[in-house]
Amino acid sequence: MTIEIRNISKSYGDNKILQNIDLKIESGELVALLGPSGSGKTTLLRVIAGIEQADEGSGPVLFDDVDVSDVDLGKRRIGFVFQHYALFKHMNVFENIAFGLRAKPRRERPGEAQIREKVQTLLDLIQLGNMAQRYPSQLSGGQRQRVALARALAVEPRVLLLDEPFGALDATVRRELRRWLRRLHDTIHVTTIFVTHDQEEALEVSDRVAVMNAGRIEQYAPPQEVYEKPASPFVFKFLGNYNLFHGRGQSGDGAALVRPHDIVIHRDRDSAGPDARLGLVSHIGFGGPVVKVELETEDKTHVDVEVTTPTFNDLALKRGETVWFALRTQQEYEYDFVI
Ligand SMILES: Nc1ncnc2c1ncn2[C@@H]1O[C@H](COP(=O)(O)OP(=O)(O)OP(=O)(O)O)[C@@H](O)[C@H]1O
Repeated sequence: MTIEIRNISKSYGDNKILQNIDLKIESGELVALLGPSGSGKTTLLRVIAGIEQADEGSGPVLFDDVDVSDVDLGKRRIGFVFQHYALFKHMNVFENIAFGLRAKPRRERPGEAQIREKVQTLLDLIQLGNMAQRYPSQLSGGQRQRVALARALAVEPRVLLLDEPFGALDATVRRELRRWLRRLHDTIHVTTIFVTHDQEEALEVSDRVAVMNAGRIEQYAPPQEVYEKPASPFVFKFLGNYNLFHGRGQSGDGAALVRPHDIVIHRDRDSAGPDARLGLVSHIGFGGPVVKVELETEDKTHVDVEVTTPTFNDLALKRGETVWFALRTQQEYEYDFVI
């Protein structure tokens, strides 16, 4: 199902939380709403769900081109998963997943055999086939979130809304679950909106990312485009570490933002190119496939550089040495815009 919202604004008192938001999500897409805390992600999700009413004068929320503004929440067929597990503690996994099916009006309620079959299929889908009889307290956080997802899917929602579903889990489990979610989505193709403040999570999981800042969408594009062609300094800065260089714009008074891995270190001036600058190696941080090298320029600016471990070994850098560095790519912006 497609979701389209047009010109949505939302205020609480004098606080404008969402400002004239337009967004179109294609059928079967997984879209991430990415932004810092307070940028309005959850509010936007709640407006789409119909839990929250947009301000007067806002445009419609359309599901498959039909205005759902006046459709009851219960009839919109939305599956929800929130950050904090909302499983029923006194029900086992099986009963939790079956809950929505059993709660249907008698006319629509499937028979007991059908419920069993459906729950089993969902248990297999979330790879917890052998845990049907366990209670939520006997599951890990990641397993509980998978059950919450299966419970949301049981009633065959037309849309899945996930609000920081992995937010309360540790980094390793989060990484595992986001890969799992991507595979699950590739299997079931239900139109999904995923709220997160984690850049890596948004880029890895989604088909398209809507980057939010102070109640507006700054960019809406596939992950690669958002990363490689950030529409604004905000997007560039939010998506990863960066260095800020002053006065390097073509007009002379610009600023350039450069990722640490887009800086190349050279031992000799000739190979470094005409724009290379000198830097003193002030710190070396090891760990994993990338080495973090901190340089200090003649004007005492710190420059963060990331090189792969093999490159680092080839360069054989030592703290206290002076090297040349050059920018591989840079994003130039008007100065006032960046600061
Ligand atoms: N019911 C409410 N009444 C007043 N202000 C609210 C209400 N709900 C949210 N806000 C405010 O709206 C702003 C956006 O909140 P929202 O939860 O949408 O942000 P978010 O991007 O999801 O942030 P987070 O990642 O921290 O959850 C915040 O400043 C918040 O304090």
